[in-house]
Amino acid sequence: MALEKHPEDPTHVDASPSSTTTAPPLANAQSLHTSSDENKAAPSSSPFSGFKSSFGGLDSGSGSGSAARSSRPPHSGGGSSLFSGSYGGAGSPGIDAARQYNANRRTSVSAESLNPANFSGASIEAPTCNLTPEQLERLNKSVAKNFLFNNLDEDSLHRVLGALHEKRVKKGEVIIKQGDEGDYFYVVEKGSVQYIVNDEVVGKAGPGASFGELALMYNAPRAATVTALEDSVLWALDRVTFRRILLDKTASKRKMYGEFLKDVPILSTLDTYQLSKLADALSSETYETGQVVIKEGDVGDKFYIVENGNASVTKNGEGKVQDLTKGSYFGEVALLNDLPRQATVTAETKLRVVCLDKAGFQRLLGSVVDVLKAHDPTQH
Ligand SMILES: Nc1ncnc2c1ncn2[C@@H]1O[C@@H]2COP(=O)(O)O[C@H]2[C@H]1O
Repeated sequence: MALEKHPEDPTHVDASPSSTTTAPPLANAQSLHTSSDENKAAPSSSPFSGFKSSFGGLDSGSGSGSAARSSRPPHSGGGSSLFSGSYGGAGSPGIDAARQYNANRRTSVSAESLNPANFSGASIEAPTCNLTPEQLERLNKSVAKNFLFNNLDEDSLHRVLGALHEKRVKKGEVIIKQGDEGDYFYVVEKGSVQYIVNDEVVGKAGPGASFGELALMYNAPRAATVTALEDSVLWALDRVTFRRILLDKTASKRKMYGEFLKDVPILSTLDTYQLSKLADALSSETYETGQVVIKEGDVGDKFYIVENGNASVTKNGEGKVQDLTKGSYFGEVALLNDLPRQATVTAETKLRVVCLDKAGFQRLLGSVVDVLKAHDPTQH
């Protein structure tokens, strides 16, 4: 059964697309956009170059991350990443845009779940919410763990819960058709879907993944067709609620982290769409000079990339083993091997890092995890 389109026009909501969103990560974004402001938001390439991995890990060798990306053919190796034409740049339209997006797209779920302590049973059953207790329980166990719903204030969360509709789809059913107008944003509770752009399968996603945000964020036609790979349970959020509650946060995170992430060498196998999903799941932390970020022997639950500043890696009995600068990563060993932290990382200057929790690390980094494993210093 097709979902009805929401009667409200999204341009009437408080957040106007040109003021709150950046261009979508599409090579053919120009063809999709009417707002010149959105096109102006296309980032230029960053001069960041060189890469020092932590714990004696990977060294990118020649060139910057973006150079490596643009020389890599679509769908080569662990994933396609042609950044030269992305984010509304001058790339070729049509199938090239599709190829920019992903082989190996990974689903996206944060480890953090909705904290039930913040949402008493009574408040969850607010009058605006038409969900049954059974549906609420399922939501709390699954969909509410989606990073997009984390950190919502209580009121916003209730509005989202009140607006979510359960949608059951059969294997093979078309949930979204490329080129259509956007009506709903979806989160997968159970089952799996595949993404098809110009008749080419570009990715798959399972429980916890979300999709359908691009058309709602940018008032653009659907960028991909999404079909159910098996009988699946989805939750649909209408575009007005999406734009009112989730748009600002999603757009600002993608804008804030997009430029930085595309030049991080270790992420070079991720395509534009995967980087957007990664941005959704990141948070930033800052440390003063001398502060310890992770301590050898501690239990580790986060992966880090240096956004700004310098840090040192030290090991008991060995002293300093590594310097970390912008784009360096650390914290991967504990997540890869379920080991305690193998070294201490200390801020040498004021330090800003982006962090990804363990679930996000496993689900969103995909091909990157293989590279990290190959360079895991504890295995050499
Ligand atoms: N490679 C891709 N290109 C475009 N959209 C994709 C891709 N992979 C997944 N998608 C999702 O498919 C959705 C189709 O509808 P939207 O364009 O609204 O939002 C899109 C994304 O959420």
